[in-house]
Amino acid sequence: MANDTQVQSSLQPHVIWQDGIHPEPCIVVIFGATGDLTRRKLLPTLAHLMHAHPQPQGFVVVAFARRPFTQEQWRQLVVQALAENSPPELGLDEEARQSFAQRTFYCQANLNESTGYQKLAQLLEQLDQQYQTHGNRIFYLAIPPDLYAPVVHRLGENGLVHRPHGGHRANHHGPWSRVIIEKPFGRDLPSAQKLNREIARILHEDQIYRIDHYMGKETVQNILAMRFSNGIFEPLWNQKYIDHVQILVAEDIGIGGRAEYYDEAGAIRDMVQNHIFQVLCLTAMEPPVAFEADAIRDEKVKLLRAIPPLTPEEVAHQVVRGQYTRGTINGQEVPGYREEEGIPADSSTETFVALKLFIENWRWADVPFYIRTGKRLPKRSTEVTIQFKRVPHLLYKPSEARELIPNRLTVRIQPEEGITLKFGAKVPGAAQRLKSVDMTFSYASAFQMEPPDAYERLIADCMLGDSTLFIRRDEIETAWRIIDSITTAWQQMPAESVRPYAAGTWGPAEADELIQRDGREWDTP
Ligand SMILES: NC(=O)C1=CN([C@@H]2O[C@H](COP(=O)(O)OP(=O)(O)OC[C@H]3O[C@@H](n4cnc5c(N)ncnc54)[C@H](OP(=O)(O)O)[C@@H]3O)[C@@H](O)[C@H]2O)C=CC1
Ligand SMILES: O=C1O[C@H](COP(=O)(O)O)[C@@H](O)[C@H](O)[C@H]1O
Repeated sequence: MANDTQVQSSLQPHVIWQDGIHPEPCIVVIFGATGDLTRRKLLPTLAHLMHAHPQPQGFVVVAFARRPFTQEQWRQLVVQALAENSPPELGLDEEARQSFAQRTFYCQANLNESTGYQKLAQLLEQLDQQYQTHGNRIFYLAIPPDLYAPVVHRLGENGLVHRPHGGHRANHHGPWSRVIIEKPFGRDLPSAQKLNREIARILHEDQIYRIDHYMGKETVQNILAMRFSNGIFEPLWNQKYIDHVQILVAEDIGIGGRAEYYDEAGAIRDMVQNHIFQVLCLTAMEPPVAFEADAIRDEKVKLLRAIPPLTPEEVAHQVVRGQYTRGTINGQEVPGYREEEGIPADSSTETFVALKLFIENWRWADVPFYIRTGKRLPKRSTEVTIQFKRVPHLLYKPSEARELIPNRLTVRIQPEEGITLKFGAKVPGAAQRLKSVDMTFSYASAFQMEPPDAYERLIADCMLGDSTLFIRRDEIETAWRIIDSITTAWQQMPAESVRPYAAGTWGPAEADELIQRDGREWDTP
């Protein structure tokens, strides 16, 4: 497809497809094509991937859902979804939107009925002929989670997924089939194990792409680049020099229209089990032997295994739960969680969690990792703070070093993506006065390039058969084992242990006490 549109941003477009890399043609089947995720994220991402694709016959999209749309109505919806949700910097003008829409095909059927899969199989065969997609398939499960296993089962039953030859390596010979599975992947260890077992009856692990969009964020991937491409950080990256680590994922938004899902999940399942643990893994894991899917994922699993499940006493002392009440954010009054549409008036679901955990290995012995996440906090900010220890002996008098804090490296994942190192400097003048100052790297000014959307990177990787940034079976199960130790302890605790906090504040006072008890402070942006 000709790249004939204007980029409407002062920043350069990023490179989506590396020179010389040619993804094999394929059909992307979206189950749940009329849903929120597809409209807001998947269609703009796929349209952009197609617009920039190195081959004119790159891929086609099949949209599967129950609603009785005609092909024409569906295509109009695609164009509308792109107009509403495609960021201007992607440069998708009306012509590009229309052109993408023409390569999408609507398949109306019910995922619970076999006839739907037969209808789909026929359509896929016909499109294979028409677009030379050679039987290659990506099935994207953007559907309610209770349908993940039944849909995979039906795909197998109806011969819609090819098992790779020789039992492994999904992309070695012949046509390939890959399945992208959205979150939530289970709600605890037993349900995640069951889901893994069920899908493993049909799919080899190499065909399963469990998505966590945080892994698609440039700034999250840059944690590895920063650690393992710079000689200066790694020697300091351990308990000898690091006092503690903080991970903050703050959101000013509430729960949007997802009351039913969120009230079941709460902040710990919605954010900690997946996104925050991924950030934690990249921050703390050992160097992998190669930049390869299994080498990286092996290290992530090893790291998670080194986090012991918390005892009920530890949960009582080291984990704070909060729920927002009515408050003000950016000058606007917002309702409390229990006043949100669809949330029971007596809900005790947490919208905030602060916790302390330890990684019991050689590198991190006795270094606390403090995690904090919540909805309706004062601002949106995701950061990792590496707090270094004090120098062993300070030459300066306390009065001279009043404005000095120990070195601190802050990795800003979003927004204002960048890295800041705080270090001590002498204030100019005759007096010996020290002050902490910032050395800052900003993505926007260093690269002057639009970062790719997380979904774009992940779907492109799936097309290329690269599962490095996707979550492996043992990784997800190990993460649930830690979370289960917390949620199980919560079941024995009174509802009042979920502490209220006013929307627009940084969570309940107990969260401050959690870190202050250790003589430390939150690094609040
Ligand atoms: N929305 C988001 O921001 C995010 C969503 N996710 C996950 O993505 C998945 C989808 O979420 P979301 O888009 O919000 O959900 P929606 O409820 O908006 O959409 C669900 C989709 O599934 C389809 N569907 C449901 N049942 C059937 C069926 N029996 N046969 C055929 N199609 C069916 C619906 O089609 P129709 O009703 O038209 O028949 C609809 O297209 C969920 O697992 C969610 O957890 C993950 C991260 C973020
Ligand atoms: O998966 C989810 O992530 C979003 C936050 O994503 P971000 O990229 O904006 O940081 C969160 O709002 C949502 O509750 C959760 O399900």
